[in-house]
Amino acid sequence: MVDVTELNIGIIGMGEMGKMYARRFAAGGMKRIYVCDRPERFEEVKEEMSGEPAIIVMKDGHHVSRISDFIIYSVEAAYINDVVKEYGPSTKMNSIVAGQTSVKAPEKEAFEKYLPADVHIVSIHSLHGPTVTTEGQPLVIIKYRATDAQVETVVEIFKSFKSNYVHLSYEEHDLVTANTQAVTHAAFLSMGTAWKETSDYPWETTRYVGGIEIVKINITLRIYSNKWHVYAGLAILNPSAREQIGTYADSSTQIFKLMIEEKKEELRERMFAAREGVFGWTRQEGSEQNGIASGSGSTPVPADGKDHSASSSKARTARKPILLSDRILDQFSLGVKPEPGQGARPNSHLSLMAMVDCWHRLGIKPYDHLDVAGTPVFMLWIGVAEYLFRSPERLEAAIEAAIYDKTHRSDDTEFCIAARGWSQCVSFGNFDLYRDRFEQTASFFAPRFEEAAKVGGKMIKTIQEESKRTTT
Ligand SMILES: NC(=O)C1=CN([C@@H]2O[C@H](COP(=O)(O)OP(=O)(O)OC[C@H]3O[C@@H](n4cnc5c(N)ncnc54)[C@H](OP(=O)(O)O)[C@@H]3O)[C@@H](O)[C@H]2O)C=CC1
Ligand SMILES: O=C(O)C(=O)Cc1ccc(O)cc1
Repeated sequence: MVDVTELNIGIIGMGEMGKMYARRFAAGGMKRIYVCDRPERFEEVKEEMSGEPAIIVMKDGHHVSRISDFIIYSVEAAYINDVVKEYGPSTKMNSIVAGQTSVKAPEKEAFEKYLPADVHIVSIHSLHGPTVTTEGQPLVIIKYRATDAQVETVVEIFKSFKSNYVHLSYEEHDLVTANTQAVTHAAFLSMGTAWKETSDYPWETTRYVGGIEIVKINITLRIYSNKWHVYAGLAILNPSAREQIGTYADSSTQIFKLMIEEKKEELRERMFAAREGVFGWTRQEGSEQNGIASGSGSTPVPADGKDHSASSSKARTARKPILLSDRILDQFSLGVKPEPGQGARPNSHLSLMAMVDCWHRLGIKPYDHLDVAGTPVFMLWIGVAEYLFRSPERLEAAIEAAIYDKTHRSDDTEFCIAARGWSQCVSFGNFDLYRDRFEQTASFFAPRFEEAAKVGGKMIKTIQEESKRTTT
């Protein structure tokens, strides 16, 4: 095995992920990490990295490409074609090239088109944001134009990250991440837009905000505090994602119509069918008394007849439920929790009902993806969906609230409009429109980002630890 610390590592794109990677490689003992951003940012990046002797800032991607044995493109997905076109021909002979892009179809095409035939391709994708520790998080490794030994070299280069390596093909990657990320982000983006349109910070206008709400709010803020292009890229450029975001908007509006038409039995039927299809729990299973034993269940037939699961056997792990407890969720609630029967109003939870309904219609088995491509956001989202659906009593209370309690109707109306709006924006494929929608909402929440990041970090840690405890 080669001594990877002697290899020259290259990073093109010193944004949030590029910087995090460079520092992580340096901390892991890599001796030389050659990096660059756009040429006009040369001095700025040099200044920023001045205290890091192993990180050598270059003028541009030609300089990085010529000297590096392993090169990572860490730029916006929408620019990958242009950036590889420009620097790809300068790639050092026999080196290995990777991309960090969240959607792989455009990256694969650019590598095929512009990389010389004498370089190898082993791509990567860390399934977490730049502020989350790499330890224990999934790191996708894609063997494309490479030998097994070259894949092993890449794994060795990343050893110090202590991530969980997940080997997928380019195509499996895009299918899995559409299932896990794109539709999940659509839900949170829609919640954010709805709250912005009602001009409310929801956690400041109600006397008591429960654990599920806090998870929703916090993840929404986490997403809006990130770069808009990360979400635009993986939604707009991944064809499976577009379709799924459309299904989510359909589920939201169809459920909302059942609510306002007061079709309670139809809504119940639909929700319990989705519960059984997604979680595998029959109607008898899952009351707090009966308990829940396992997340595996019958495979539902997808609404569109397509198989949305990745074909890799690794994507089919049987997984137990996350089992968030009241004790865990209550740690994150705000205000004083009313005693039972003392004014705690159940929420209609339209966003969660629509999510489980959408997974059911698409035949997505979220647990199957959790170990493979479970980002922290996805894990929390399944966790709260499971919490609501696991107990028939809680689900019944949400259905009752959805049909008869008008308190949440105005929020739910805004939510439906937002979900449809995001879906249309993605289907138009318009990056400028996406940016506009994203940044308008982001600026509404910006004053609360710092505080949310603190609570969010703690929340992710606690819930991941709890999940590990209950599933091992
Ligand atoms: N943020 C996240 O949570 C995650 C992001 N990713 C993916 O990683 C990639 C990078 O994301 P992230 O770091 O967050 O985004 P950033 O916008 O922070 O970083 C991208 C950087 O690349 C620079 N860049 C653009 N063109 C060039 C060029 N020709 N030469 C050199 N540098 C260039 C950008 O400059 P400029 O701003 O001027 O365009 C920017 O500084 C994306 O593909 C994203 O999808 C993957 C996992 C998680
Ligand atoms: O966990 C999430 O879904 C995030 O929002 C962070 C994120 C964004 C983009 C990626 O490619 C991977 C992770």
